[in-house]
Amino acid sequence: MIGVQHVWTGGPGNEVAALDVAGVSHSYGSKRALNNVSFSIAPATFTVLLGLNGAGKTTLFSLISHLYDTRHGSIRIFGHDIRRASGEALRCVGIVFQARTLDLDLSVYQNLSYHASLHGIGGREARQRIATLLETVDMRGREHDKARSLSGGQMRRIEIARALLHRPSLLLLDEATVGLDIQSRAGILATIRRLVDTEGIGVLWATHLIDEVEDGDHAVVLRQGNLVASGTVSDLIQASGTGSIRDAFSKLNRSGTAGIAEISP
Ligand SMILES: Nc1ncnc2c1ncn2[C@@H]1O[C@H](COP(=O)(O)OP(=O)(O)OP(=O)(O)O)[C@@H](O)[C@H]1O
Repeated sequence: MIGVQHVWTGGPGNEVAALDVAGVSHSYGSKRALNNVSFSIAPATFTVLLGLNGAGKTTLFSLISHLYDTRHGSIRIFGHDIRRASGEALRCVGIVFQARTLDLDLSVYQNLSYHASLHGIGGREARQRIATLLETVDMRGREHDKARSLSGGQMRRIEIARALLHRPSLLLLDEATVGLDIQSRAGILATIRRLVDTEGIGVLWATHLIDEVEDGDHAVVLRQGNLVASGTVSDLIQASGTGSIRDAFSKLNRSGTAGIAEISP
């Protein structure tokens, strides 16, 4: 573990953490995917969850989103325990999964309004939210397009709009830019960073792409299921004795630069 352990203990008003992961472990049979992982993230911050393939990022997302039961350790979202108060916890969070999940035979609007109704949002309220969110993700005017006709980047944008429909305070994105071209990646990342600044939404952005990290970000670094660093990016760089987050990440993974991707395939 690098010498920066960022444990967020509350802001000026002593607000509760957006996400608090405490002593979480998870195994698939005899395969340990997460090993006693603990970190917290503050509201309205952009936190990068960095890890190479197999580090445990998707497993952690599956636990936070309650797809898997948290048997070892605890996860709290704005103070709500994901096991004991899953409804309250999940109401605070929006999730964009790595795998594409739009219904390709439905229009953009139908995909969004169906999801709105699952959250009990209907009628004019749903129409207004959908219109606003399509603006937010730069997809205004595309409501009647079939999901099937959209590019990969455009589908991602609709998934982001969908994840925001119920106005969550925390947004989780699992490798949201995988497979997209450089321009689409940059655009989506800029949209998400804007949400932090303008809407005060906390973001946990899982990636293995080191060029998506900025100096002002917070970072949580996983390696083979273990938390190896957590803190601000500048603190991690300093504590690693290197000059960049790329070198710090390489050092944390003890594998040179091999495996650290800069550009999507
Ligand atoms: N359903 C499963 N059954 C068995 N092992 C699994 C399963 N899902 C994940 N694993 C293993 O758990 C470990 C963590 O996998 P996980 O998918 O969480 O990592 P990741 O950081 O999201 O990787 P990637 O970037 O490749 O998606 C890996 O060793 C993986 O092989």
